[in-house]
Amino acid sequence: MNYEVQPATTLQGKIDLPADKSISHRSAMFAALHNGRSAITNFSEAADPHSTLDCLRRLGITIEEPGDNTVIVEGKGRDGLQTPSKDLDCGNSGTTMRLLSGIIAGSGVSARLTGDESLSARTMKRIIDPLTEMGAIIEAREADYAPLNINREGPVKPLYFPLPIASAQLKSCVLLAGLFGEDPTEVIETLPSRDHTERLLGLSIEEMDNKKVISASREDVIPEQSYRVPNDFSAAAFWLVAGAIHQDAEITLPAVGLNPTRTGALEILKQMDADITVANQQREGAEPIGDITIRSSSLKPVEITEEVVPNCIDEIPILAIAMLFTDGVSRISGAEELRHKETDRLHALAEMLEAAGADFEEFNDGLEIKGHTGFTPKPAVFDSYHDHRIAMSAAVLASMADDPSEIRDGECTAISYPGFWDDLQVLTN
Ligand SMILES: O=C(O)C1=C[C@@H](OP(=O)(O)O)[C@@H](O)[C@H](O)C1
Ligand SMILES: C=C(OP(=O)(O)O)C(=O)O
Repeated sequence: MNYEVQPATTLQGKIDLPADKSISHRSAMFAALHNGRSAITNFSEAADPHSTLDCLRRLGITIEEPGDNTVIVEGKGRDGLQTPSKDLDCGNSGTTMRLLSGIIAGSGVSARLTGDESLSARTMKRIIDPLTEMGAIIEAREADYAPLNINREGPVKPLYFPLPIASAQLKSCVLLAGLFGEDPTEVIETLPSRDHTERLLGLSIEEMDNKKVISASREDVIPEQSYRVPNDFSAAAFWLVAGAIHQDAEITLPAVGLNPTRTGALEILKQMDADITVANQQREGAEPIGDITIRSSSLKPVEITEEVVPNCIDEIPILAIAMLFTDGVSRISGAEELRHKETDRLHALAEMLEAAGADFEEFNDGLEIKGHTGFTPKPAVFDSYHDHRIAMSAAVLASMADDPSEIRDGECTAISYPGFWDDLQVLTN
């Protein structure tokens, strides 16, 4: 369905963001592996974490949803998973497929993991290779894509694994399989990516020469996962940019996750001179949170380079929109990984910028964007490519036009942010 976006004159208000998607997935998976009950509050209502809940139920885990976004998981310990009688449908969620593959491979249950058209086109070789070294037997379409048939013979072999790409999904997948091995599996990280898995499981981390060695084995006790999930910084990013680029804006976002491995976009927006304040900083379980307020800003151009990309990987599309409204040239490089998300996000962005009449150049690993503070995007029918982050970035861009635009297949925002269109309405009224 197409969603209409009206030009916005003011953006004012307080938004209760959806719960963090990455932490919601992990809370449920780790609760299933814990021996006993966990009560997770503020669990995400979005589609992706619900794909994780459905898969865990098929693995024999009892999960109740008594309301008010509380999820009660009856964990059966790491040896309690049952071989599912049906496919594990991961829907649109790369995190579900990649993390669950680690758990399945480690636990030794046999399962077939499937996904929607977008997920079935995303590479799984990055997880198939290390899991195979650890003793899993994985059949995949063209040896790379879902459906994945996962089995294991013999014990889990420990792995010493320097990460070939800065991916939290790959890191987590290998560590989760490692949790089932007698001897420790070690993952070596040089460029930091989100560290929710390590935090929520309390894994041992050794820091040496700008590297982290994270280990996991059967010795690690899997803790209860009873906590409130922070609100999603990745959802906050859309309003941080919208607030910064609009002339009459003040938006407050309470209790947002502020894990430093996730908030690269906050630092980048500060470098761009965005008027951002963070208050009430505190901890929610293993994670830091705080209230963020953004006001209309005069933004400066910025460069995003490879080292910071993992800490703002999902926010790059919306940061590209911010770059349009600065006087000068901004550059995103080292972001080739965006071509392997729900869609090729660099290509989708290039199409969006073209439709809006922007001045830019596309590279294999990024974009160069020539902005100016008076930029007014052309109204257009923007294609979402069925990708939630592309749809929401296009909506923020379209809100700066002088006439209404449309976002094609805008319902895909429900993958991470089901209330997005309502919140846009609330802010502009
Ligand atoms: O671990 C996670 O929860 C995620 C890691 C990132 O993917 P990669 O690790 O593949 O970069 C990110 O893009 C995704 O939205 C969620
Ligand atoms: C890439 C994303 O998620 P996933 O990899 O879990 O599909 C995302 O949410 O932007």
